[in-house]
Amino acid sequence: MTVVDADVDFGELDRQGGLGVRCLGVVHLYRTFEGHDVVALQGVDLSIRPGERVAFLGPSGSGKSTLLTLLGGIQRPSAGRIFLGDSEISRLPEPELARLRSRRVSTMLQGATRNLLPYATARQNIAFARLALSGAERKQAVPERELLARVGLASVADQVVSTMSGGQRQRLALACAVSTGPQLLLADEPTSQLSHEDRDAVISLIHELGDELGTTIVVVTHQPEVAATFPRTITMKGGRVGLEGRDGAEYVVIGAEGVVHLPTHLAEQWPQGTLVRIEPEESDRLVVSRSAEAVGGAGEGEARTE
Ligand SMILES: Nc1ncnc2c1ncn2[C@@H]1O[C@H](COP(=O)(O)OP(=O)(O)OP(=O)(O)O)[C@@H](O)[C@H]1O
Repeated sequence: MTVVDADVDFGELDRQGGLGVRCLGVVHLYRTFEGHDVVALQGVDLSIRPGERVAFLGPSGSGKSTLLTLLGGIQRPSAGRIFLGDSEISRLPEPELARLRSRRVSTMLQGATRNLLPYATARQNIAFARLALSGAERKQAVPERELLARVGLASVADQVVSTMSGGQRQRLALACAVSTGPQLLLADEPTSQLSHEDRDAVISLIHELGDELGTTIVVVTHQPEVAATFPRTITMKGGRVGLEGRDGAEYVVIGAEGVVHLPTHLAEQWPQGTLVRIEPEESDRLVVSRSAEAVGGAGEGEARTE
């Protein structure tokens, strides 16, 4: 099934463009039923500019979904600070946080049904997503049927969610998330259950939201084809920002207090505890040398950074 039925703009909602995001030393722990603590994030420092589009990548368990829910104000971090624009959401009182969540930030959780009312129709779900908008804002917003047509759901507008296919639910969840014209869209694997054709159309819709409203967009994905449409990628590794990609080139990020993750292939050769010396060579290069002891007295190994 093809998704694109018609070009649609996102209405006349009076928004101020995208929200910037800043994380300072964000740590998040989960307490399991057995009483153990699981460290999901261990010191995330990150800035995303207003209107920027970013894909979060990384292996399963690296903390992508946790970070997304913290940015969306769904969970509060165990430690550290998170700013959306000028608001420090990690300290915002609950009523203000709820207002921010319902009007300025849309979070699409992993698994479409977690974002939808299963016994309501597609149109009712969109109306529900817009409940926090003012009457005037609702009038200005793109009509429900038009938005549903945009994600290929015009024919099931009055169908109950529980009778829809996985792909239809996924597209409806996206329609609900964009229906309020958010300043920040956070989407956890929005294309995971879609055909290639539908995946491409859904990603186009997400980028159109950015083009038309200047929305800041953060998408978690395991799909390289989806990541390739984003000018910036952030690869999470062990609860921290590991690598950053800009326009296809990958960079290791220097974290707080000068901490640097080695690229995976080097980390295997240079294991934890290896003694190294780091020295500047010219203004934009560092030379990392293994100690003679670390290479068994066979001379010094070397890695260069530029
Ligand atoms: N509710 C929870 N209770 C306990 N531990 C949790 C909970 N949610 C996540 N975790 C743990 O936190 C860590 C980070 O999980 P998270 O889901 O954020 O990673 P992820 O990179 O999004 O993984 P995936 O790609 O599989 O979704 C993992 O070790 C995970 O097992």
